[in-house]
Amino acid sequence: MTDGAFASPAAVEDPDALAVTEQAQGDLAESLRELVDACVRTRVDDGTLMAVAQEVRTLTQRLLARAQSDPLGIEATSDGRLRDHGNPMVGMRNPIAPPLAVTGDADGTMSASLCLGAAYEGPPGCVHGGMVAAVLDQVVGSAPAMIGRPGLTAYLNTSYRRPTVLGTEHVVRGWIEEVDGWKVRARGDIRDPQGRVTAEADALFVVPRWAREHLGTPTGDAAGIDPADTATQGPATS
Ligand SMILES: CCCCC/C=C\C/C=C\C/C=C\C/C=C\CCCC(=O)SCCNC(=O)CCNC(=O)[C@H](O)C(C)(C)COP(=O)(O)OP(=O)(O)OC[C@H]1O[C@@H](n2cnc3c(N)ncnc32)[C@H](O)[C@@H]1OP(=O)(O)O
Repeated sequence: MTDGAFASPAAVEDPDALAVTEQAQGDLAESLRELVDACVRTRVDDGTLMAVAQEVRTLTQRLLARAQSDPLGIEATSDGRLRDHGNPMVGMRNPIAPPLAVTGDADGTMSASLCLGAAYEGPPGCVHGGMVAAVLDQVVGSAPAMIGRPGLTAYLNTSYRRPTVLGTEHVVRGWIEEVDGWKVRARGDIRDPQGRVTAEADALFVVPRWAREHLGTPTGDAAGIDPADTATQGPATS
């Protein structure tokens, strides 16, 4: 199993020290996820709300004492892989990311479990449709990345079949339908605990021209998957 992250071209200077930092960064983000959830659901009195807001602003200033002005982009992590820690779906450092833990099977099918809380509500009790599409974008888009073609989404056609219910464990999957050079058509779905599809997507990912020379010949990456083996196979049945 792999998450399909690319190997870093440069060695990480001190992986052990970086692992400690990553642990602290991840823990901070996790504590903020809890704060966001509490912020949405709390029913404490006005005075407490005002006091907490003041405390949170003080904490924000502590973090901004040393902060970069640019977004994070892609960084090498302690395991020697490139990851986007600011990503709002999978970013370990991003409190608005669930975060999704996407893994790939030997056949190139990507999957993640999904259970979202009150901060992601759209229709009462259900996940917001924009969030559903974003989750599919990420999981389906990781299938092309897995075969060495980390493309940008050219289109993502999402069909909502049933409400995706908050607080319920769903399975998200993505797989490749067709590879055409630097263009990859991929599909995916979200299923509820009964195995019913709540949403599905058909998408095209294109490695932009400016990125092609950096990526070299498009060949399989982490899992050594040959695109010819994954195209039009569909997902593994489980
Ligand atoms: C880029 C990566 C760099 C390295 C990254 C390294 C590590 C990353 C690691 C892991 C990544 C892991 C997972 C990814 C997971 C999730 C994905 C989330 C992705 C996003 O959240 S992403 C944000 C939203 N996304 C955009 O922001 C795209 C804006 N857009 C553009 O940037 C350009 O528009 C682009 C790049 C799409 C193409 O531009 P371009 O200049 O490179 O190439 P061009 O226009 O010539 O198109 C080439 C061929 O694609 C066909 N084509 C293009 N668009 C089409 C369409 N809509 N329908 C049908 N066919 C289409 C053409 O018809 C032509 O086909 P043909 O070659 O056959 O003539």
